[in-house]
Amino acid sequence: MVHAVVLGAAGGIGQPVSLLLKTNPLITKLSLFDIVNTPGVAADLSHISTPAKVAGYLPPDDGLKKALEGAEIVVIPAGVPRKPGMTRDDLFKINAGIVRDLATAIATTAPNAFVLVISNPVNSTVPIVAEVFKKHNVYNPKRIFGVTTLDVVRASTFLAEVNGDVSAAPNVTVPVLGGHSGVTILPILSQAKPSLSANLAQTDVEALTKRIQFGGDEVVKAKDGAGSATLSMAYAGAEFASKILNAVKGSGEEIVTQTYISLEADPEGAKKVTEEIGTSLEYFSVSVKLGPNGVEKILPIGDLNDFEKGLLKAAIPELQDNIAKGCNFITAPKL
Ligand SMILES: NC(=O)c1ccc[n+]([C@@H]2O[C@H](COP(=O)([O-])OP(=O)(O)OC[C@H]3O[C@@H](n4cnc5c(N)ncnc54)[C@H](O)[C@@H]3O)[C@@H](O)[C@H]2O)c1
Ligand SMILES: O=C(O)C[C@H](O)C(=O)O
Repeated sequence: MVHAVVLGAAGGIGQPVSLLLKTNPLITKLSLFDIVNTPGVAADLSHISTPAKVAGYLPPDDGLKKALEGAEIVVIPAGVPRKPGMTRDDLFKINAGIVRDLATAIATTAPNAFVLVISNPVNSTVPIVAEVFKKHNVYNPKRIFGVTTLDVVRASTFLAEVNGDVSAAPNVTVPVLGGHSGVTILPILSQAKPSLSANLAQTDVEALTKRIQFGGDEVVKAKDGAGSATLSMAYAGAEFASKILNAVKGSGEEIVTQTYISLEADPEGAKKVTEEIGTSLEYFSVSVKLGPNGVEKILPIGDLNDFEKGLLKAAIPELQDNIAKGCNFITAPKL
């Protein structure tokens, strides 16, 4: 019996991610909230013959609170997407306030829910959610996640393409660490499984790294003003939600993935990661072992080659700025 909620459920990501959650047999109740169109989306999905009972909510009559009552997992794709020429950080001015208000509603109505933040800029919106939860004294860093699964999905696909066998993509894994914007995205290709072919030239590794880091731009450009990745993001978001739900269920298998979290989620594991980064960062996308309470263990970064050490160094200043901007949005006194 799991109650899942999607906030921003009528949007480009919201609709397909709601569809995929509706097909997850572990979800028995699916509540959809948006500022528009959720009754229609909910009616449509409700005809699908899977267990989840679907309901749509709009802002009037306390719709947000009603959607969130009893929620165990909340997925947030609410907010504006990029247009060509914009950075994810350019979305901060609009999306920061949206995410703050939604986080406030979760903190007051469903404080124990797992919160999966998709809205950009993820490097800043996750700190916003965490600071709101701290303000309401309900903060649990093991249960707040920035969804960076799309970077992981892209890394598998693009590497399989480079290897000349796209059909192998489901069995190709590359840990992607750091953050979720351009140079903060750190694909660790030296840890790919199966390992990179020895025939792959360093220039090819660098081109592949760049393609993973800027995969979002590829879609923004192709959509030509009509938004950013929605369908691949919905797939990635549903995959991540399913990992959380399987970990909660305690399927017995070890569930390891990468996600952007507060390193406070596991102080012991964080010590090692901080040593490896060489600087103290409050938030970082790390490999985690998931368990019934969310983050069970933060895993070490592991060996990096010189090229990857350079990428890590280049990511730190932007990550620090993005994290500070998110935290300050909630904690800095307004004039
Ligand atoms: N984490 C990732 O990897 C990743 C990938 C793709 C997109 N994104 C981000 O996801 C966000 C959504 O993208 P999209 O393409 O679905 O955009 P969209 O414009 O198609 O949909 C956004 C939805 O949010 C709704 N919304 C706006 N304010 C709201 C509020 N206060 N409460 C509830 N709903 C509200 C809108 O009505 C709309 O339906 C963007 O910020 C985008 O950058 C993140
Ligand atoms: O690129 C974007 O703005 C959307 C998303 O973050 C992505 O990686 O596709």
